Amino acid sequence: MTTPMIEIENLTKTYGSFTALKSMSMSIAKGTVFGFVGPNGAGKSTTMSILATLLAPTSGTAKVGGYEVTRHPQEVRKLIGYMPDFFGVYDHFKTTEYLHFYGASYGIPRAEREKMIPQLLELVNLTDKADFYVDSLSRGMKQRLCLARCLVHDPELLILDEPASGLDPRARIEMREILKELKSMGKTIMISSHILPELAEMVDEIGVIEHGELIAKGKVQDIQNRMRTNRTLHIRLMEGEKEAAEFLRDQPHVSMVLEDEQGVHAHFGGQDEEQAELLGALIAKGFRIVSFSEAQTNLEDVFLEITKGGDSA
Ligand SMILES: Nc1ncnc2c1ncn2[C@@H]1O[C@H](COP(=O)(O)OP(=O)(O)OP(=O)(O)O)[C@@H](O)[C@H]1O
Repeated sequence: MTTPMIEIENLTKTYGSFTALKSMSMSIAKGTVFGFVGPNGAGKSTTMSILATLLAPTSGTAKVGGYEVTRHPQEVRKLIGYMPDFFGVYDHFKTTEYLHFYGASYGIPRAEREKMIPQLLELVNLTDKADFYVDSLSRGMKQRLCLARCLVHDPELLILDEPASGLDPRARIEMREILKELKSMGKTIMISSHILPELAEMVDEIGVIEHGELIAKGKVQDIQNRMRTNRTLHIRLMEGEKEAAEFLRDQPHVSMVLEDEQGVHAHFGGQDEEQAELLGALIAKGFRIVSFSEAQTNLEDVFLEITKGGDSA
């Protein structure tokens, strides 16, 4: 079995009497793009700072590439590129100088940096800003520069704490495109956000954290399926809508049945398996079904439902 990129076991972090992480365990396989989602104060930054070797856990273990973060911080730092949620850039540098500075601090020889920095700038769409002072860049450009900075030592794992926060929709899309490219380069990416839909289309897996506990983890679709306790079903029939509505009212997990010119609409609290059974029951009863569909659940709704809304702080 290959070593997971990230392995966290019973990780706990307390700040004074406040417990920010409560015995959290999870692992993330190499090559995965993992979305870490949770409301403000849930413990995302705390977890990421521990993984980035910047914060000591109170108890439990966190490993990156098989190295325990507290025992082998130097090895871990070689493997990761970390983008914190708040960062400063040295304004008196020009963009290229800034990346040289970071490259040099990782011991990368100048000749190598000369070759790599233009490639990095191209990746983050800052080629035309190579000779601009950092303080003249927009917020979105600074975020992208910070991402380039995380990449100077070609890390295997990127830990990105809300990289799209404060960006306008266009800048968010640009950031998403860059992350897709990094994914295609085979990087493992852990990216946090309190906005699930923003991550959903680019991540392989999500973990939902609330009050320092991981309350769900898996493929976006699976989490959606598991968490949807109230789907709305739309059923179109050749005829017999009224009878179908009556039949549905007596079925398990069905609440609130309405009929209109588009067909029958029913609230359904079961899972996929029970939904399949419901369709089977309708057909077995002789109803001629034209279509049986499920209203798209908004990811935002799913997130609010599983985290019950509100800050964890
Ligand atoms: N240095 C600290 N001292 C005391 N409490 C802290 C400290 N850092 C974080 N906390 C608390 O720990 C909890 C988790 O914070 P954390 O920053 O990890 O949350 P988060 O999920 O990253 O939130 P956000 O989405 O707002 O960035 C919060 O209640 C926060 O107030």
